[in-house]
Amino acid sequence: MSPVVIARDLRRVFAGPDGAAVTAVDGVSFQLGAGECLGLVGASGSGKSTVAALVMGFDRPTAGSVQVHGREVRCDRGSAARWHYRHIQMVFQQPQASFDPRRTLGRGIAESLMNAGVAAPAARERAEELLTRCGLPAAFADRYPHQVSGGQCQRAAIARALASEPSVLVCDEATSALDMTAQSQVMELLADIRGQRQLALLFISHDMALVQQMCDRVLVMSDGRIVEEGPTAHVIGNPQHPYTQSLIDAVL
Ligand SMILES: Nc1ncnc2c1ncn2[C@@H]1O[C@H](COP(=O)(O)OP(=O)(O)OP(=O)(O)O)[C@@H](O)[C@H]1O
Repeated sequence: MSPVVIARDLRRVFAGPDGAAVTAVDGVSFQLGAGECLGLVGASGSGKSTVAALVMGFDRPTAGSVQVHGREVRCDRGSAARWHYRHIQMVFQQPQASFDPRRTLGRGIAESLMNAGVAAPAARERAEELLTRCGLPAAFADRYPHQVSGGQCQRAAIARALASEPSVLVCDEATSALDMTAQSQVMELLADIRGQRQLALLFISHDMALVQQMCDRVLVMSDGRIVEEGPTAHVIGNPQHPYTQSLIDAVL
């Protein structure tokens, strides 16, 4: 299985509020294969979202590189960015905040298709299909983000992320703002999509129980570094690092 994402020796240093350097990510390397679900776990501030931003090309690494389908991710605009976002999409923690409150969900989804050159009527039709595929009635295309529940809005966000038929989906705490029922429905949806489309998932979470349910392999981050990695069952069954043990104790 050839990797769709290769991260090599990523490092990201920020200037902190007092001017001191903050090393958010330090020497992080991993590969993600087609159809694989890779968990990225760690406590708040361990560097997970920074890794996501580097993989998505929202931010530039201080050192190291990310490749998606063999092309180096550069934090830029234009045709390289269009190519990149056809292949990789992201689902965020707060679904309502990820949609423009003045636009309907259907318009939000259709817009990402229109940006890729699809004509408006076809984009609208496709938006309805995508909503249906994500378990929502097509009529939800006419609703605004505040007119749906958090779980429904997250399904719409997943529908939008799937519009370009990406091969990689980065989910950053995609279920942690949802209640238990909505959380399990969204997890089920992600698992279904992954099975249907050989979608690779980078599944970021602080919740080891969700990672156990969802991921083939897991990377454990602490203070910007990967402190443990391996097949999920193996890491959970035989944690080598005290930090991993504490994550497991907290939730399992
Ligand atoms: N733009 C920034 N400027 C300065 N420091 C930053 C910036 N972004 C992140 N950091 C710092 O980098 C470290 C890693 O942050 P990051 O958001 O990646 O962690 P995280 O594991 O995703 O946390 P959480 O689970 O709370 O989202 C933290 O110490 C954070 O304060």
